[in-house]
Amino acid sequence: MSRIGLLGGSFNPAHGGHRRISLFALEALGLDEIWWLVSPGNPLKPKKGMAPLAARVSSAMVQARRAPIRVTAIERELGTRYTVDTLAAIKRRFKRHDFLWLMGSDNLAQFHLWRDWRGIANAMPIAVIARPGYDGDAVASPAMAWLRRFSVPLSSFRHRGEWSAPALVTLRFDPDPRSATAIRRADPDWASRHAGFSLRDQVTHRPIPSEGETTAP
Ligand SMILES: Nc1ncnc2c1ncn2[C@@H]1O[C@H](COP(=O)(O)OP(=O)(O)OP(=O)(O)O)[C@@H](O)[C@H]1O
Ligand SMILES: O=C(O)c1ccc[n+]([C@@H]2O[C@H](COP(=O)([O-])O)[C@@H](O)[C@H]2O)c1
Repeated sequence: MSRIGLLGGSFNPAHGGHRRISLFALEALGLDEIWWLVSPGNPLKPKKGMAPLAARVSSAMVQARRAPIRVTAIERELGTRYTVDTLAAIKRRFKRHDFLWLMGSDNLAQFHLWRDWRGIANAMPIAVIARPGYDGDAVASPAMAWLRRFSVPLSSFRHRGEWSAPALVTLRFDPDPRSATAIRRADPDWASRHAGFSLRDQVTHRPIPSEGETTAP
């Protein structure tokens, strides 16, 4: 069984913060790989200001270089938009991997607005990464009122033989202030540098392995 952390996001664009939290989570949780699921469209975010999926995937590939991170546009392939549907489809397809959902604390603060968020928590463990400015809202969030009872300290989660869900692990480390919003403000034309990239030929910088194949980098 390989242990995979899934980081879903708009990646509009991907930035060093994504890479850093992914590598930190990989190490802290003892994962084999992180898969970035570049979303064709977050159901809660406006389309306006969202760069084309190909440009966002291309920016993610740059940030994922030489790291055990696979960049995917798998929701496009699966035809899913809601995370609960994506996770069910991924679990059906990769029966011999264990999955964990990773998100920043800004997403936990809004998690109760996601479709069937309890279904997501029932599908796989969740690890939340502290993010400057959002941790207070996350702790006080409606989702946390329910999820709190499933909290597991990192040390015991790491040493668990089998993963079960619901389980909530909070990852605290030197917080990373980077955000895509700040990058878009400073560099509104970032997507033009990725205009030549096409999703037709390749959607992962390293193909997702088929069942049974080792995922070790
Ligand atoms: N600096 C960070 N610290 C912790 N989590 C982060 C950080 N940056 C992004 N994330 C998490 O990575 C995932 C994907 O993030 P996303 O692509 O929306 O980037 P973002 O910087 O939050 O974008 P935006 O500013 O446009 O909202 C989310 O779960 C988000 O919480
Ligand atoms: O399923 C939902 O209802 C839902 C609502 C909001 C966000 N999401 C997912 O949350 C992930 C983070 O999105 P973002 O835009 O904050 O980077 C991404 O995978 C989205 O598809 C999912």
